[in-house]
Amino acid sequence: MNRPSPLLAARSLTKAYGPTRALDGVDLTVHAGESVAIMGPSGSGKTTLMHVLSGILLPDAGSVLFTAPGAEPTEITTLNEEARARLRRERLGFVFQDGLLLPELTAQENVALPLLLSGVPRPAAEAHAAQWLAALGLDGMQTRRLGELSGGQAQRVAIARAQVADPQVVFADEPTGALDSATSASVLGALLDSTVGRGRTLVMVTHDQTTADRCSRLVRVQDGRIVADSAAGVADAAGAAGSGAPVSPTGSAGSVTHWTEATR
Ligand SMILES: Nc1ncnc2c1ncn2[C@@H]1O[C@H](COP(=O)(O)OP(=O)(O)OP(=O)(O)O)[C@@H](O)[C@H]1O
Repeated sequence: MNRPSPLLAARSLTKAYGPTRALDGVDLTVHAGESVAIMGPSGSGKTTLMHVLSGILLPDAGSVLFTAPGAEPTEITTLNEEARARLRRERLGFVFQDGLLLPELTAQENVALPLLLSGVPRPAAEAHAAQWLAALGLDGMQTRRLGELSGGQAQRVAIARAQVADPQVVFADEPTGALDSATSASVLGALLDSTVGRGRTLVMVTHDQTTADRCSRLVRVQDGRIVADSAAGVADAAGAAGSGAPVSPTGSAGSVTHWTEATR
């Protein structure tokens, strides 16, 4: 049986900042439904890798093929800045450590923003944003601004914003790094449920082993290279051969209907 093409296939990525080789020959294949934790020492190249995978940064050399289910493959590294920005807005989601919510906008306006930027009429965008806020446990908080939300609530708003355009993959950089451990665990649960829990994909940089342990796959980066991959011989071999063992999504199956309804 043929396995679907990998969602992301990065090959021979290199990226240098002056004398610093931030990426030094990285190959990484990510399949739909995976939750991939990227770990490694400070300065090892984790964020650079995530930025190159998502088209925020162009590598010096190498390729990143993005193949959404049912769509033609897109070689991200050949797209111009405008096309990469559109790809990020319409097909990818992002959650950063400090949320990066716009403080002058309400929670609902923050979540609706990606849809408004893509031309969705305001009433539809705001209704959809409200559904996502409710699904993330923030019902009743639509009109709150950043200063009126706890750190965990703000990250849930950021997760809702990342999901609102229904991206195939969400990239998260230390999404719970600024939260205490109990809040971190529940926000991470929401992130996993809303991505892999409904068949989407999560690629997450983290320094926290407990966080990484909840992902289906762990990739370790050191000195700009992948030095360990818990899916080695599975995902990458499958990527090369076009078939292989499926990678089980994490996320609770019981929440799939919940999320599906939230995004309808
Ligand atoms: N814009 C830049 N200009 C110069 N050097 C950079 C730049 N961005 C990253 N670097 C360097 O590239 C290397 C990899 O950086 P990167 O941010 O990818 O590492 P990281 O593993 O995410 O680190 P951390 O865990 O501390 O966030 C580091 O040595 C860093 O100093």
